[in-house]
Amino acid sequence: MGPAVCRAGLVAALRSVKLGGAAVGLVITASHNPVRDNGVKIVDADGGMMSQDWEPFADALANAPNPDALLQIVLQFAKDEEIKLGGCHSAQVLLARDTRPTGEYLLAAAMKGVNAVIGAVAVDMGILTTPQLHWMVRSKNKGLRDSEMDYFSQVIGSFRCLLELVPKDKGADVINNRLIVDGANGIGGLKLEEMKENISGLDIHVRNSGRGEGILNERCGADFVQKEKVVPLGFVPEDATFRCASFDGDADRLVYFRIVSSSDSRIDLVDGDKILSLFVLFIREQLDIINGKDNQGNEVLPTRFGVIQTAYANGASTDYLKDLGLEVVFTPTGVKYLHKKALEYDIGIYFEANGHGTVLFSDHFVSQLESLTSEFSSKVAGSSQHQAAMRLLATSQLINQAVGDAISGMLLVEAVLQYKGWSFQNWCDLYTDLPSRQLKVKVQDRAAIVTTDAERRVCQPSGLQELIDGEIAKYSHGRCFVRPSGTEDVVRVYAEASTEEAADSLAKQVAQHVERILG
Ligand SMILES: CC(=O)N[C@H]1[C@@H](OP(=O)(O)O)O[C@H](CO)[C@@H](O)[C@@H]1O
Ligand SMILES: [Mg+2]
Repeated sequence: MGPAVCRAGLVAALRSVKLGGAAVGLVITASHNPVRDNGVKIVDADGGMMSQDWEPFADALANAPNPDALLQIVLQFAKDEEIKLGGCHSAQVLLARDTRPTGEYLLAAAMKGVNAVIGAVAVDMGILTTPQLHWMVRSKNKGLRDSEMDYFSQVIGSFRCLLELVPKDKGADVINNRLIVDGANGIGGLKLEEMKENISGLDIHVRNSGRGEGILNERCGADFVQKEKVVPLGFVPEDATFRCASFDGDADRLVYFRIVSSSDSRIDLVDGDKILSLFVLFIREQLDIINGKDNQGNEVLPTRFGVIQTAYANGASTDYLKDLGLEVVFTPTGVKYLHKKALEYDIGIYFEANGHGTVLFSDHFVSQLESLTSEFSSKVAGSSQHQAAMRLLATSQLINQAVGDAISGMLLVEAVLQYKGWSFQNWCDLYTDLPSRQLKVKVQDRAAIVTTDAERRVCQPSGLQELIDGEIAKYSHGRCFVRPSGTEDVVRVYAEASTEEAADSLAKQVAQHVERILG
């Protein structure tokens, strides 16, 4: 992996040169995957994932057969992109890694790649969560305070502000402030242990904190909890009935769960779909208060509100959101697609079922909100409209605007539950998920499957979609799709139906079609 990561460092440095020296980020992590793996993520100057326009160049560089070929690819690309080499432009790449044992060596390899570009400076930011590095790159390029301490104070301070804006009549229930967090034996657990003493209003207990003997992502963490739907390692019978959150290995995924009873391993899962629904309810309520929904007056804060899901969103969640009168937009799987679509709105909320997701507020909307809050403060200080505007502002400060962030997402969940005076059960009762099943099928060439309509239908190989439709027609509330994985050499099958048995059978039948046609 060393050479591949070194080349990624080269890409990141050239990206910074192309952007006139704006900071670019690079994280050494393999997210929710086993500890023996590792990987690299490039963070663009806006704090999001690297522009998709540069992916072909990155692919070509990663696959260059030898140094001469690599040099030719770089020189040709620099010419095409009008990137002036030779140090006439500065460049800076902020690097970070998670807790994997291979991280230190790979970060050094990445630095070599960065330093191969004359004028480029590599800055080692240390061991961070992936969202922290995204946040730092975005903050630095926006001229905001961008240190890790600034991250902590912004997140903790805005959470505290939201708690202070909880209406006094909301009686939080007894267990409300105890929260048990599965840190996946990763960086998220370590950072939360650092932060928790300063987080008022919550009694946080971290399991799999990363300080003990546990193995990263091993039968724990958000991906394990969301896919297997059983209690992660590290939890004890006394944790039953309490509200639990689970991070993945680089803390950019968040799900919640509750251990049903101390005597078995079943959990009640609250996945990304339900986190999205909670945030939608809260934000829409604040907008309704600000706009005086009851007095039919002109809206003081007209807002283009976008809700973005993928095909993996449970059908029940999409129906719930549509019943709220919201337009739900679908994109292919992958944060880069959802994030890009969410940027089209004043407020764009996106979550994948597996817990990747965040809430984006456009700069224009935040500036309007700041002016309105100041106007409310002078004219109707303390009014419900003023409080709602302050809640939205604090939310835009708390939720990571660069990428999904398990820590900031968890704190927004906690603030909203306290605002609504809801227990975990109230949240679970928002809607009932349709039973679902995910399978993986190993085939000769997963790329033979070409999908359309945000991966919900197959257009190649011909005949396969008709077979899938034929199986779906056998089940009530049946839905099923197949797609090639972007991170594993498999075809993924997703099925849902009105019963567990039906969902299992639908998934199995369709997987057999895939295996027979492509096996
Ligand atoms: C079903 C599933 O969980 N797919 C994940 C997985 O992508 P695949 O292309 O399905 O391998 O990894 C991606 C990166 O973490 C994440 O965005 C996506 O949601
Ligand atoms: Mg991750």
